[in-house]
Amino acid sequence: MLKIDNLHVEIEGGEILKGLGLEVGKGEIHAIMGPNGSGKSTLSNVLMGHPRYDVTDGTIEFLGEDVLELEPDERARLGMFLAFQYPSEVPGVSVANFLRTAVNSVREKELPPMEMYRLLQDKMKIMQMDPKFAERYLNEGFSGGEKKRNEILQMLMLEPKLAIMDETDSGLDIDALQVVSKGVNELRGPEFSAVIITHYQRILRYIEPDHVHVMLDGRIVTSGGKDLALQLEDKGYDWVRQEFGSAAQS
Ligand SMILES: Nc1ncnc2c1ncn2[C@@H]1O[C@H](COP(=O)(O)OP(=O)(O)OP(=O)(O)O)[C@@H](O)[C@H]1O
Repeated sequence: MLKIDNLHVEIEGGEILKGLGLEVGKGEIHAIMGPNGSGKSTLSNVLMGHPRYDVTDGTIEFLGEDVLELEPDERARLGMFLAFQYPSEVPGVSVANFLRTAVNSVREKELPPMEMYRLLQDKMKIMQMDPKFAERYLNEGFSGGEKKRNEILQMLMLEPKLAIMDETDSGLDIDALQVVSKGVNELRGPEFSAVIITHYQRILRYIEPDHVHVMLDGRIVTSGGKDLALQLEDKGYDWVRQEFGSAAQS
């Protein structure tokens, strides 16, 4: 489904990703962990086509298409979705209006208003959100947890084939973490893959990953199963640096 090979990315002349490789199969959930500054957010931003980054080498394929040749909206129409680490506020645009536009922009034919309404009610129920929430302006005055819930609501509405979740779990209380995880698990199935970027093992207790990768200095240096996340939580990153630090720099 997603194939990244030898990805090199620069920002303002400094190289951040230094030959990153990653393959995500259909229906798989991958977690990426790694110390601050290792390049995790850079990876998610590049996947969605953020214009600030220069891809200097390597390839990204999604469903056989060359992602680097596609504009962000074309990537979204192909089924890629990014949950942002810091969602922005959009005063004057209600959640319902935003979602209607987002859903229609990835569909060939507009969804009739009644169906859109039902879909929204349905998904808000899954996310345990008050229906009144849909009338509020996007992210304006939302608490951290509400923003994250809203992102997952958006994901449920769009039904992407691949979700990239950048620290969706940060700042969530236990209840919100469970609701957000429930939303992701709702989509889980043979047609849905996800890349979950996280600092903590706790979200992976609710969304069980098939693969866990460790990123260090712009590369994935080691991969394993869910036990790897437990090991990282237990031992930190020093052992990764000792074992793989030189590989990351070579
Ligand atoms: N606009 C920028 N200008 C210069 N350096 C940048 C810019 N954006 C990111 N970087 C640098 O790129 C490196 C990787 O940043 P990135 O946010 O991808 O890491 P991360 O692994 O997501 O970190 P964290 O876990 O702290 O969120 C950092 O050293 C950061 O300072």
